[in-house]
Order: sequence, then structure tokens, then C-alpha cells
Amino acid sequence: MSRIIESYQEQLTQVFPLKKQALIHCITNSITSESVANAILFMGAKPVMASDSREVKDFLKQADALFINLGHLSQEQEKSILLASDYAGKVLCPIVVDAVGVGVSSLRRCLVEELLQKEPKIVKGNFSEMRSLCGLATHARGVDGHMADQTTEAIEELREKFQEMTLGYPKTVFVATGVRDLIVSSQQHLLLQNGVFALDQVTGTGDIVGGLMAVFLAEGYSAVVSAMFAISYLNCCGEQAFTKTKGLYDFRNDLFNQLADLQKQRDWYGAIKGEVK
Ligand SMILES: Nc1ncnc2c1ncn2[C@@H]1O[C@H](COP(=O)(O)OP(=O)(O)OP(=O)(O)O)[C@@H](O)[C@H]1O
Ligand SMILES: Cc1ncsc1CCO
Ligand SMILES: [Mg+2]
Repeated sequence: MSRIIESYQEQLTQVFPLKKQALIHCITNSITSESVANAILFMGAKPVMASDSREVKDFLKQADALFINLGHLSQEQEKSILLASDYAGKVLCPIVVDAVGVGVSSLRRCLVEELLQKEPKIVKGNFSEMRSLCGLATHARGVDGHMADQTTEAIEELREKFQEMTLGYPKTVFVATGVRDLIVSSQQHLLLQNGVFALDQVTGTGDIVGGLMAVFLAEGYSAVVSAMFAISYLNCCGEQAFTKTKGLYDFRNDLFNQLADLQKQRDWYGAIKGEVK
């Protein structure tokens, strides 16, 4: 049994089926919006994708968590993101920020820095995005993570930077995704090891995992546990899908089937691999 399972076994055995049909307000990119919405639905929660600044507060009043994804930023979306994050901060609605493309655009970087002031529960991105956010050298190109930013040395360097970040932002958990996945809070850090390469080849898997983190926050789990559940569940679904399918599009479809189905197996978490420190 892995250290991760040992440490979180009680919560892992009880997480599914989800206890409330949480409403997740997503301000996300139009490229993968449908994937994020269906992933949230297939998990057993409810998505709403509302991003017009004139109505964002009305939707947020009903929401149990807010997912902000910078993937397809526009002036109007920036306005909505700032309004929504202000309001969520006031009503204590948990926020996940997906810092898509932050390594490439200073506009996005400034926005993430502003969002950090709103005390989001989780700020995530792939290794290239998160290294860049922390001021480390990066091979960030477009919105994809680069393998050179995920070597053991690069991961260790980022872990130290994340720990520094938690001194300034103690209420935020920092997460980097890729072949391995790093989760760092002011108290502890986790390094997860599940998943398959096909998850990197299908667009939006990072966006989905951000939406799933918001689902678990809405269910009342801590930020570390929510990040771990989201990544581990998606990656176990990916492993299952990969064994069954031939082409990438079949893989993508079966990944969604698995999101709905794997949770029905009591021992779904048995394949989780990783370390806790
Ligand atoms: N090569 C890989 N091996 C195993 N798991 C992977 C691999 N690449 C990505 N993953 C998993 O896929 C999910 C998405 O991570 P990734 O780093 O690709 O996000 P991303 O770059 O933000 O994706 P996108 O921009 O397409 O939404 C995570 O759960 C991660 O653990
Ligand atoms: C391809 C792409 N471009 C901006 S966001 C996005 C989806 C992955 O986040
Ligand atoms: Mg991403």
C-alpha cells in the first residue's frame, strides 16, 4: 500500500458517492469548457459556466466553489474574474485558480498575482507554468508543460519555491501537474505518480483536474486533500482508459466513461502511488 493511501485511507473510502450535488461556478476557457462541464457532471456535481460580468455575482450566490481558468483570457473575462473572486472572498466560497499560460503572458502573471491576494484555496498549473509563476527558469511554450521542467532536480527546486510561496500566502496550496504531480501547503507536500502519457496528449485534462479540485473543495475537503483526490482520481481513470482503448479519441471518450464509472468500485483508490512528507 502506498504512503498516500495509508495517510488518507479513511477519506478515500468515503469520498464516493459525493455527498452533495455541489454547484461549481466555472469561469473558464471556451476551448475545453464542455469537457470541464461534463467531467464535473460525470463526477456527480453540477457545473455552471457563467462569465458575463453583469451576472457573475448572481450565479456565484448559488455556488459552492469557484473555478477560475485563465486559458482564453479577454478583457471582459478579466473583469468577471476580478468581480467573482472579490465576491467569493467575501462569502467564503472556495476558489481554485488555473494559471494557464502564465509563463508566456505578463498580463496573466499580473492577474494571478492579484488573485493570490484573494486567498484562493488552490493555485495550479503544469510544471512549466508553475515554475514560471515562481520566477524559476522554464521551457514554457504556449499552454503545454515541457518535460525539461519536470526532472527530479526541477521538481525539487519548485518544491522549495512553493514552500517559500506558502510563507507569503499561507492559506493557498500550490500544485504543479505533469508526469508526476506536486502539491505543497504550508504544512506538508505530496508527490503523486499516477497517470499515462495520453493525458498530456488530449487537451483540457489540466482544466478538468482544476474543475475536479473545486468539486472536492465544495464537498468540504481541505485544499491538499481536494488537490490529491482530483489528480489521483483523474489519473487512475486515465490508467483504466488506456488499457482499453486504441486511438487517442477513444481514450478521451473512455476517460469520461471512467470518471462516471470507476468511483462505483469500492477499491478504486488501490492503484494510487505517491509520497507524503
Ligand atoms: N506524461 C504524463 N504521465 C502521467 N500523467 C500525466 C502526464 N501528463 C499529464 N498527466 C496528468 O494529466 C493531468 C493534466 O496534467 P497536465 O500537466 O497535462 O495539465 P495541463 O498542461 O494544464 O493540461 P491542459 O492545458 O491540456 O489542460 C494531471 O492529472 C497529470 O497528472
Ligand atoms: C489549447 C488551449 N489554449 C488556451 S487554453 C487551451 C486548453 C488547455 O488549457
Ligand atoms: Mg493547463
